[in-house]
Amino acid sequence: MSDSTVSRSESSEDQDLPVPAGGAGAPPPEGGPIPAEDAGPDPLAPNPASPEDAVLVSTAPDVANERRSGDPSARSTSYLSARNLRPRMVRWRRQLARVNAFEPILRAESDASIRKRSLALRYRAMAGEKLSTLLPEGYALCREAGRRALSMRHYDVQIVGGIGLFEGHIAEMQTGEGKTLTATLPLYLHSLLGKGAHLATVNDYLAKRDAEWMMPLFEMLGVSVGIIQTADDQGDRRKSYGAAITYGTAKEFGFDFLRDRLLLRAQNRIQTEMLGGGDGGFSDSGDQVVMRGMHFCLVDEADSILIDEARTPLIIGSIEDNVRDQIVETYRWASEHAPSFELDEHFEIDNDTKRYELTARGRSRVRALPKSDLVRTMGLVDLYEYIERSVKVHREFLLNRQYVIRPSEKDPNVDEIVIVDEFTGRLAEGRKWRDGIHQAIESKEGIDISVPTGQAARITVQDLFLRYPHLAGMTGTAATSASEMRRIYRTPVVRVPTNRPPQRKQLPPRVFGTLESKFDAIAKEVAEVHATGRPVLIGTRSIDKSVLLSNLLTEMSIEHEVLNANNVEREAEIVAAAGGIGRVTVATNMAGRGTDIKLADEVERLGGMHVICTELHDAARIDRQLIGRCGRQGDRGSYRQYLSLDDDILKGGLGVIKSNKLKSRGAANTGSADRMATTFTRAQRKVERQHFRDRMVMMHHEKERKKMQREIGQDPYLDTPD
Ligand SMILES: Nc1ncnc2c1ncn2[C@@H]1O[C@H](COP(=O)(O)OP(=O)(O)OP(=O)(O)O)[C@@H](O)[C@H]1O
Repeated sequence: MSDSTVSRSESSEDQDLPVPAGGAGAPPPEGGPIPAEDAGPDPLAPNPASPEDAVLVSTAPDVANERRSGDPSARSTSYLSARNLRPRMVRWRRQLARVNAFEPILRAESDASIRKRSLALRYRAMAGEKLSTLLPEGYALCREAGRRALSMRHYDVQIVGGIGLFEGHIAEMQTGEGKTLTATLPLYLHSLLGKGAHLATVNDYLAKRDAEWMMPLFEMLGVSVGIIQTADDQGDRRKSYGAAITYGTAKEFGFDFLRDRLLLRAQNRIQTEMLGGGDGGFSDSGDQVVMRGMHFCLVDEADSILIDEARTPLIIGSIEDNVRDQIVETYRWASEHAPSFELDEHFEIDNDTKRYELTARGRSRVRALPKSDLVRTMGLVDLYEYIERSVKVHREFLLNRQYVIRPSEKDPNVDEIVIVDEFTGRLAEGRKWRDGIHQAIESKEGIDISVPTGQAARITVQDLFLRYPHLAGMTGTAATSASEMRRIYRTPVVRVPTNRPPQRKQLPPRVFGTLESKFDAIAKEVAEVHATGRPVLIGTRSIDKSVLLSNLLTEMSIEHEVLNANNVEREAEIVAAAGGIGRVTVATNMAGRGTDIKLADEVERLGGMHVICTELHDAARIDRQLIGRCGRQGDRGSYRQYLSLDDDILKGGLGVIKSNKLKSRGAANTGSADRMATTFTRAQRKVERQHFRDRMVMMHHEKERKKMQREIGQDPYLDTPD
């Protein structure tokens, strides 16, 4: 931004609203410098910044390691290089000084005047003034509104992070550093244009929580906020999209885009049929599009949404009644017979691709099985597939691990399968497994089979977000996905240092031969820490393991709470209490992103909260999120990782054979714990690489599919002919 743009703002219509005398480069009035060092004892903390580059740092040692380990996602430079970062930092520092210069002026003004300024900014934005010119005053207003309405004044590092977001970066901010508040800055600034600003997060709960939490700030600035929830009808959605700022999940934004697209095509058809007459035949009763374009999207937990969720496209189905009965009956037939198929004799599992394949004996067994007329009319190759899928589901998909059964929200007399999201530990409302897996599970559990339908419209997460002309993201942990995000979304990743030096301590990992011995040791550690009065949070990978640990603690008479997808109703209450003296909380990944555990005053003196990770997840990021529940905002805290040779990550990363070999050697003993822990980390990296490959394959297929659709003159997002 040039100095001339500042003087233009001084002479604009809002002359009654004072602006800082110094203009560009005015020194910060108060608040002191941005911390020069962000190094701490926590290995998860960002690498130390050199004093001259105090605001943001570029490359990180862990990225270098990933590159050495051959991680494809880390092949190119992941973070901005120092050469590219420096000019930005100069610019951002200058902007920060301008924001700071507004502060004493705004502090002296009334609430009404703050609102008036906000309105004036909106007029200027609508009149064509560049948002970058309005940024200093806009961010200063946001900061002042945060201070007054939420008692939270954006820290300097948050302002700088917000500037990076406005300029289309992914800001990597440590857990607990206040991404929710930082998001208000670019959302507010973009909202001034009146084209909508979206915040995409991972689940309904976070969308609602963050929107409601930040609402008083936006209200003070006269900015409306809408929230999209899965259960909302079209009318509600249209209203929420009509607000200046809309919070919702990436999935709902995607489905709304697709539904609108289908509707627009129908509208076009009607118009064509009416030979251009009328308004297209649309009534006010809900058959209008709900979105009003895509202008700016800020993606919260960017690596989860832009990377993990990008593995499966969003699909809207259409009904094909004629084959329904046949399909349902074949699912039932397959799940009735699947348990009688033996590994190696009837089927084999490819350890790399996780594919189940029938052997020659398995296929002849399928041919010999009794079949009803409807099943018999199904092609033989299809029948092989039905059995393979059903066998896989019987072996790998377990109740209370990957899914739960509960009464359907639409009809409480009917049960339904609800996926437990592996990454968030929450119920993934409305999501289904693809390729018939969901139906095979329904069939296994003997509940109504929701027949898969033909596809009507689809979009990949990548395509969805690339449609926004302005895209930015926030994440706690981009180290492993920075290069992928840059390559696919053209969004460079920058690190934002912590406001206060982190004090979280890592205790040496412990490795055990069996699951039982590991859980016994965990229970012992819980008892020891509990005796000191420090709160303990124990993270498990699945609901059944949280129950197992809970039983152990009950046997030891340790009072505790369990937080998993089965007791979401009490979530707020459990989280509110989890930081109290002597509290013990067992939680699935639900106690991950978005769980802000407030510590009781005395806890800090005792050493803060202790977190126990009972198992590695498929993505290291999820482990870091759990660890990030302690040591927030510079608080004290500690964590330890527990591992066992029974852990799923070994089977997933090393393959069943290798992991069994390791187990039979009984290599685990405390003396070699560090070395063993490295084996686990390596297995985790391998699983992450497999997921990376899956995403690349899917993206390639989608690209080809879209190309073909375009070649034959069809909408690439709609599957049925135009
Ligand atoms: N500028 C600020 N002033 C005072 N408190 C703040 C400020 N910024 C953040 N906080 C506090 O820090 C805590 C963490 O904020 P928030 O939940 O947004 O963090 P986060 O980065 O999203 O963490 P996570 O990734 O773990 O969910 C909250 O209790 C919030 O009130």
